[in-house]
Order: sequence, then structure tokens, then C-alpha cells
Amino acid sequence: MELPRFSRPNQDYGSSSSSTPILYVANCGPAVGISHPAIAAVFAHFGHVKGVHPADDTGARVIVCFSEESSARAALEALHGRPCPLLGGRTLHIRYSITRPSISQPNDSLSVSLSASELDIPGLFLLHDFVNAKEEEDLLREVDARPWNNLAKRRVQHYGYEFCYQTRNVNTKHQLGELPSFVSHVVDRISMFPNTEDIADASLDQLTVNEYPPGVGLSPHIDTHSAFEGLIFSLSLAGPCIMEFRRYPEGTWHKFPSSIDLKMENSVNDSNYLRKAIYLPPRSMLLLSGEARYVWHHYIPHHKIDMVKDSSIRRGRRRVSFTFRKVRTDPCQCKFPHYCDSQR
Ligand SMILES: O=C(O)CCC(=O)C(=O)O
Ligand SMILES: [Fe+2]
Repeated sequence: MELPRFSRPNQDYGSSSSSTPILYVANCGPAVGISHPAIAAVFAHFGHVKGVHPADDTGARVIVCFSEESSARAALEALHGRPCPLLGGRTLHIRYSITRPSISQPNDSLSVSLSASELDIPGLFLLHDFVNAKEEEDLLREVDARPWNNLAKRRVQHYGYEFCYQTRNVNTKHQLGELPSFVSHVVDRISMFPNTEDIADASLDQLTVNEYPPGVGLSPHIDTHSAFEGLIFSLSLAGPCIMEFRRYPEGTWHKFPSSIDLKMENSVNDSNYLRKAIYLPPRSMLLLSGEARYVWHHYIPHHKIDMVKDSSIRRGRRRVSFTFRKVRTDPCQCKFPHYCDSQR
């Protein structure tokens, strides 16, 4: 699962002293229309390929890892500096690679689940293809036609009620208006979401639209209990990401900074917490309820590339999420008082 990071060495690529089973291949990759599986298929003519990974963020340089050094040498000798008919006629520039151990690796070896059932957090549900591609395009066009608020690293829009990032709460006395009509079909579909017994009471009235550029995530947080009711729906559009969930021991969670934009994810030296992660593809709808909503922190790592089941997945030009919630008007009375700001 770990993505080894490699770099191009300075040595002469042909010298046998520098040979390794790992090749640094320039001028091919997803950015020039060549997928990692297509690259793996071509290099597999020379021996067993263990993996193809991005060499950097350009999308046009990859690392090909063979099992055997002799396979890497054969591939280098056959493919370097010549147009490759099987890869769109591109001329590949190939070197032996070396490991660069100091660079942190995406996901820190955390296995990423594809489904909520695999993740096994009570109250967490994920539905794929909740909207279709046309609906996704329309939703994005609607928000792009409206003004964005710039935060430090991402842009947001609020509907229904403004969310205040300093207090992590909403001013219930100041309603901006109804949710906009361009999300009506999404809200209607949410009311048919399985596993939400009291959905009839949900009457969602707050929407936050987040736009994340590549490499930007969201620090670990629990949406303030006293601010929002128990069902939180988040629709992913445009690009994918992974979402990590952390369950900190009772009695420690409130020591963490309260702003979701504070960089606390690496400052927590208490490693005594459970970690799980799920892949959120575009057009999927995530529901946080029960324990998933009230107890587990959710977190979007600040990655440009996520490792998901041995594939490296690029975040895309942007990810836009629509988070639907219901503003709470009475104190929270959840079953998790240790995690609840209303019951502290
Ligand atoms: O982008 C997302 O899917 C989650 C956003 C979120 O957690 C929040 O706004 O509180
Ligand atoms: Fe959140």
C-alpha cells in the first residue's frame, strides 16, 4: 500500500553499478493521456511489474517498479530514447531510480476502504452515483455563477445559515434564506436515503459548499454538536479524495484546536486513537450519523495523490463538496456526552 518515493539519480543510467529494479520514466503518464495500467502493460513485456507510481506531481513522469533488476535493465535498453508505438509513439526518457526516504508518503500506510460497510463505523453510509454527470455539471455551474468566500486555502459558499469558522457555530438568529432551488432535487433524494429513520424531521436548512484545490484538505474535526443536528450529508463533486476518520479516547478529544482550519493533524502526539479511511469518488453522497457524526473526527488529508487499494489516485483540478445539515436550536442530547459540547 505504501507509495515509495523515488528520484532520478545523477549517475549515468547505463552504468551497471547504478542499476536497480526501479525505473524513473519521463514523458509518459496520465497528464499526457497514458494511464498507469497502460504503462504497466508495456513494461510487463520485460518482467514482473510490481507497481507504477507518479514520480512527482506533473503527471508526466512515473516510477516503474520491477521485481527483478534484470527486467528493469531490459526495459531500459529497449525503450529508452525511442518512440514507443504502444504508448502513443512517445519517446520515453528512462533512468534507474533511487529511493528518497525522507519524503512523507501518502496515507502513511493507512488502508483506504471503498465502501462504508468495509469501514465499519456505526452510522457511516456512502452511496455512489447519488447524482449523475449532468446533474453534477449543473450543480457546479450554479455555484460557479455565485460569489465565493476565500478562506486561507479553499473557497466556500454558505446557504441557509452562515457557518462561522472562529466559533465553529452558526448564528441561528440570522437566516440567509431558504436553500437554493438548484439543490431541491438533491434534498428530495436525501429524504429517500436509507438508514435515516428520522429523516422526515431532518428538514435540512444549511448548506456549505467547499471548493478544495489539489493538495488542500480539511483538518480533523467533529462538526459542533450544539450547532447541527444528527444527520450530516456530504456530496462530493468534480474530483475525488479520501476521508480519514479518527476516534480519540473519551476525555482527550476536546484538547484539540477547535477551528477546522488549524493544522492540528500532525501536532497531536497522542497516537492512541483509531484510524480508518474511505475513498470518496465524485458524485457520491456520504452520510454521517450516530457514532460517525458525534464521536469520530473526520479529516481530509492534504494530499495531491491518494493511495487507494494499490492505485495512486490524483485529486484532480478541484473537489467541490456540498454539505447539507440541519441547524440545531436546542442543546444536543446525544448519547455521547464525553464528546458533546452541549453536555460538558
Ligand atoms: O468536504 C467535505 O466533504 C466535508 C466538509 C466538512 O466536513 C465540513 O464542512 O464540516
Ligand atoms: Fe465536517
